[in-house]
Amino acid sequence: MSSYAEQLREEQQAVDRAYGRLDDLRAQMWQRLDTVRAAGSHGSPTQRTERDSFATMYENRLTQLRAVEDRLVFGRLDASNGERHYIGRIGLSSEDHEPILTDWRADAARPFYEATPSNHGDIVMRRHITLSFREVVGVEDEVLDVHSEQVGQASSAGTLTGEGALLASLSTRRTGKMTDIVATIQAEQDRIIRSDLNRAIVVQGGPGTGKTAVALHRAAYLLYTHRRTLERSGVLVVGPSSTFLHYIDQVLPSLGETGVVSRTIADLIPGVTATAADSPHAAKLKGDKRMAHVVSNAIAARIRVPANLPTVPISGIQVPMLASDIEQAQADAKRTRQPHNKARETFIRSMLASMQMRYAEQLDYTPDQAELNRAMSLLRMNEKVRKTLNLCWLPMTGPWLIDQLFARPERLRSYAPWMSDEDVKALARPKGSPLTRSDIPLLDEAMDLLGPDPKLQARSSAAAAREAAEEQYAKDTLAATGLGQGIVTSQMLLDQMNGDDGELVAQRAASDREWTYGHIVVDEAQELTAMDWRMLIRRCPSRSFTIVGDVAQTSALGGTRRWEKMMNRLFGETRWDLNELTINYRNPQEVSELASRFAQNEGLYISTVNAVRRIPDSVTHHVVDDEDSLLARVADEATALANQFVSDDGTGRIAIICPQGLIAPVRNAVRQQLSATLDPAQYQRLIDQSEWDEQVSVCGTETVKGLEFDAVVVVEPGRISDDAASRLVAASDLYVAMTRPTQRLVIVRTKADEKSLTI
Ligand SMILES: Nc1ncnc2c1ncn2[C@@H]1O[C@H](COP(=O)(O)OP(=O)(O)OP(=O)(O)O)[C@@H](O)[C@H]1O
Repeated sequence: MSSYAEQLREEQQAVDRAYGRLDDLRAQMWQRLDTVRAAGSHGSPTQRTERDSFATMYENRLTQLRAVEDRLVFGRLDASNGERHYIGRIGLSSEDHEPILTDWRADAARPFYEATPSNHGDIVMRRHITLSFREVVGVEDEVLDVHSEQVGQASSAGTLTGEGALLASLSTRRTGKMTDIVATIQAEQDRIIRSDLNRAIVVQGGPGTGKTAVALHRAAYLLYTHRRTLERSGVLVVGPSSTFLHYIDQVLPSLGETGVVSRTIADLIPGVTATAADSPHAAKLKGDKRMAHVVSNAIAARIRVPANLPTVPISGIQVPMLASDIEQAQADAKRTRQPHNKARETFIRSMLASMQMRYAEQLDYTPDQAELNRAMSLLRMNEKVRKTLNLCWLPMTGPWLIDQLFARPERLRSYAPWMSDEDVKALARPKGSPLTRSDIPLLDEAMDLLGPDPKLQARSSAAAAREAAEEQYAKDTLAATGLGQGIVTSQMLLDQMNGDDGELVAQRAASDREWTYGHIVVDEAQELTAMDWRMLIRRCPSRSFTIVGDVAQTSALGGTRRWEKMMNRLFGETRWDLNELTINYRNPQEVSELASRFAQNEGLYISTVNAVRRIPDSVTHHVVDDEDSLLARVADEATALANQFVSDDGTGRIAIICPQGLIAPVRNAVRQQLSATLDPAQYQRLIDQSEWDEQVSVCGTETVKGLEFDAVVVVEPGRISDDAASRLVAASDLYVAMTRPTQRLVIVRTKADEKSLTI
């Protein structure tokens, strides 16, 4: 019987083989890259283009090979016939095509995540391998076939256990960056990750059930399985805040996927930034689906027949602008069903033709074409005609329209008859005000209905002409090199010339408002309003979505509290699936139970969750007399937690979550206490950390959504609740705050606060 040490040695050989192959592939790529680079700028343009395209390809492959270094191998599957498959981040095979490592996303790797003792096919044992750098430091076996001889072997080698790898990964210190869970994906998560590309998948789950993790692994899985489709169209990940996007930005690269665009709703339109915030009531109104009509009404109002129509002299003839001609030209333009600015071209053409006719019919002879053309250009250049045509059909840009919409309350009222006086008042603002997050979907709607800004359009036609010339050049290149025989298409070569691999597709997608993605992942999806959804559907007409969220954590008044209603409307009753995650991997059971009880008492619909770990004494309550003692107590607790969890190596995170009005005084008190107890260099290091990377963070509830910390202090929960827009939102906010810690939850409040809210 082999001992545990022998098992480690045996696995070390397999792991060395995989890393050895990885090193070889990297060296090979370097060599190829050096060879193409060494040729420099010599040779014909064709040769240079070809070299550039290969260099880009090698560089990207190298980036991918570098990204998978950490925990390259993490599992082994043993089949009943004695065959073994190692599971890892990417697939590797030897030079003579012998498999070394199976990609975790391949079908052959499925049993690693899904096999159970009652349903294991021909797999008898699953082994988890733990690495520290390239060294094997642990193995752990799960026997799936209890009758197989591996049971005896595993138990005598001391490798037989159940969930050690999972529990070990859950107890590690937080680093401020989410890590992948590829080694420990659980069966209920795996089923979601591998589900069909062509349907919308909604994943509902309580806090810490791995919704974000599942959504990101699904993106990686889809990119692997449908690489050809998705590499061209790209994948978009939408998250609630830039802090959150920062938190998750390492996950996909560590899975070997770098070409994914991640954005918040606020920065989804290239070149537009929303810097202001709306009141919760205003945000709810702006998210209402009826706002789509408000925007289209605002545009339609700029198509009209002015009361005073001029008559203009053209070569001595008085040419009238007739209401009936205007109506006819407007009808012609509307029939084209083109966006407003584009249809305007038809309107102008049709109107000028009518006026030309009004000119001709007053002559007592038949004018020749030259005269008609001259009359037409005089009409076109006439200032009065130009002004009146603009009044009849105004060219507009999206930002201008949105600015006008809220700067003219009386007009807004007429476009939105469903709004009350208070509603209109809540939305009114001075002309030139900065855009808010909730303006963005309205702006997108407007830009879509208006079509391109005529001035910008002229610039982009020049770019299109350039692109066409490049494509021709790529075709010529292929013809010249004879490369086209089924190996490289002209589009592929063009893509290489333009750098159209995943990463560069992502850059292009991110800078193009009209880009349509092959798949969209939406996290914290419960916060999205009907108008937000319209904006996303526009970007993915195939409606291939992964939507994850928790309807008990909804803060936005216009967000979702029931998936059915919103999803049926978006996808149709039969085109989306609801999946539920039920195991809480983040919180200790004591924290999870306290938060769930509170949420239930407050009337939130919460998913049933079971926490995987118990940590006795993970929850503590402290009640103090007044605000002075509150600050002192919070500072003491925060300092004690910082000493326990925060390390100089950058690991360990704690959050002190406060009502808005207490953020500044609490931050001061905590900093004073930290500076008094830590050594100066240590203190300075913490103070210098950027906002999204702070190891000790003092903040409100809105910034912690989706994040996690080793320990959390919740300060004056009753007052946090008072800050919220409604009782239900207050409960959701506190539920979010209480469910952020992986190890400890401390609640500090005054006696008065305790009376106002029961936890
Ligand atoms: N199978 C797993 N193996 C290891 N860790 C896991 C697994 N599933 C989830 N986790 C960990 O649990 C924590 C919570 O996961 P995640 O943030 O995805 O949850 P969530 O459902 O999105 O939570 P919330 O709704 O609170 O934002 C993360 O640290 C994640 O890495």
